[in-house]
Amino acid sequence: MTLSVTGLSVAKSGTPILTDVSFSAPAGRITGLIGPNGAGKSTLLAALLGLLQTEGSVRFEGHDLPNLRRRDRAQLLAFVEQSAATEERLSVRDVVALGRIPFEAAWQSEPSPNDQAIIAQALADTGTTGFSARRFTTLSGGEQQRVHVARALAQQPRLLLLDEPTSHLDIRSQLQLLTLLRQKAEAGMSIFVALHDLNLAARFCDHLVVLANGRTTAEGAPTDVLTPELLRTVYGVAARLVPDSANGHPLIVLDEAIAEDHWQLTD
Ligand SMILES: Nc1ncnc2c1ncn2[C@@H]1O[C@H](COP(=O)(O)OP(=O)(O)OP(=O)(O)O)[C@@H](O)[C@H]1O
Repeated sequence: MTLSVTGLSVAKSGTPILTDVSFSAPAGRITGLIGPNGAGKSTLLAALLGLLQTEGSVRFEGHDLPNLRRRDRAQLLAFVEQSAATEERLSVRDVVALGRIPFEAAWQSEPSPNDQAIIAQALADTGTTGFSARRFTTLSGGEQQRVHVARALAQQPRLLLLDEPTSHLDIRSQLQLLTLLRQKAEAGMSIFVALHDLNLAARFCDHLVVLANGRTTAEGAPTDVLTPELLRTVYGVAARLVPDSANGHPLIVLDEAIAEDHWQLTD
């Protein structure tokens, strides 16, 4: 197991957000983080990045992740945020080049030829080469999301964390992104991705971690984790799981929302 989280707890403004979260994400695989709105998925990703005060342990390939120096952590892992503000004047290529900063020498002002090749590959992988000279801020939401993935890939991370990377993508781009992530996993990258689309999670993830109310409630292969019982208790829906005749992956057919208080926020 490559990413190992044990007894992770986080509080914000005195309110517990994550409580005793424990799971393992296998090396060179895609692990999906699923759970309803407010379950704590983004908080968990921030905790893995060392951005929050935490209790518990987060280990990746023998490293104590939250306590690594920033530059060492950036050489090991990359993060694709749901949406990230970027400096107004930067071109798409400049944004992707940011992924090489953790590897640059202090005196380096331009990306090296090797860095240039890595940046070009990241642009090509994400289908963003065609607008690499454009200002980043002129791109559509889906285009910007692909560029953020390119920037993270340019970091050549051992561990790639993504928070809802398909939220702005059309269905073709969703398939292309998850296919790209599969290729990266097969090449040895460990991928931990928060997803809302459970059918995409069932099809592309090797392993799922389910968060509900800040706690891990299930973990395992998609076929074992995604059950009508889990969808009822965690998401408050009546649903059926139908095997996809093409590949056997479970497909979720939603019948109805059964938890009437689902939209009521609690204090
Ligand atoms: N400063 C804070 N004080 C109290 N509660 C907070 C604070 N910040 C976040 N929360 C709560 O923490 C919970 C977890 O938030 P988080 O953004 O991690 O959830 P999520 O699973 O990523 O949700 P979504 O699927 O909607 O993006 C939410 O209920 C949120 O309202």
